[in-house]
Amino acid sequence: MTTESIRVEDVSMCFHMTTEKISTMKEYIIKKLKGQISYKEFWALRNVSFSIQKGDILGVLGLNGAGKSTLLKMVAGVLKPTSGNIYVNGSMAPLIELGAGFDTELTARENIYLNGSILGHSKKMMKKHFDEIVEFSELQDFLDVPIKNFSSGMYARLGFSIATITKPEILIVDEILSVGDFKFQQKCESKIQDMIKEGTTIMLVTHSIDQIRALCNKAIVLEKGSLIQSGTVDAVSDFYYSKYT
Ligand SMILES: Nc1ncnc2c1ncn2[C@@H]1O[C@H](COP(=O)(O)OP(=O)(O)OP(=O)(O)O)[C@@H](O)[C@H]1O
Repeated sequence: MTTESIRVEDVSMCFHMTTEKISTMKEYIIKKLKGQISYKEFWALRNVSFSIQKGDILGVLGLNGAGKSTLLKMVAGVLKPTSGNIYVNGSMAPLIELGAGFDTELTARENIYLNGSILGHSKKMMKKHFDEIVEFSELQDFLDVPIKNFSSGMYARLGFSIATITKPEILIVDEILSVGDFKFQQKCESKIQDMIKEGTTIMLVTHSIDQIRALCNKAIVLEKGSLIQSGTVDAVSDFYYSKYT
């Protein structure tokens, strides 16, 4: 019997964007107080519905701005849908905006504990996994460097290494496989393959159809916020390839 891991039911997301250019915070506050800011609605997602069974690896395809990251953030609980419902059944590790909680003035060592606590882990737990995080990220020589001096790849390595210390039932992965150098990408991919073998359900956003074909069994396509195709990875990636190339 299959069990549902994630159900997205008629979900829409509306952002309110300012219609004029505001250059400074001061200008924003003055205009806001005077009621001079006008907003325009922008629907990043409209009436999206699908579900994923336990152990499914779902690839999310779509051109820039199609709504992929918005969808992942809603499933991860970072954004609340304007309408519709999302049901998640199982523990989840979101690999989105890696290192979003980092404090750039602090060292890598300090950020490991900081990020761990943001992810809900105790200091004891972080101590236990500290060496594993350092080893996987390969940042041994940079542990006591403030991370403002890190490259974006180093950021992502640290973020990925911290976020994957637990064995989640559901993994949400946004584009992270495209950051870092080729060797690190392969390490991340192999860690994800291990999780797949253990039955983890995965939702994955990447612009690489090859990666989607290699990792996923199912896929969906978003176009301008609407879900226009869903099904097996072969059928959906063929559709995507012929529509957009
Ligand atoms: N906080 C926000 N406020 C206003 N608009 C937003 C916000 N976040 C996203 N958007 C808009 O919603 C749309 C979808 O964005 P999203 O980042 O989900 O697209 P995407 O498919 O992940 O794109 P990409 O492939 O470029 O990463 C875009 O037009 C974007 O400008």
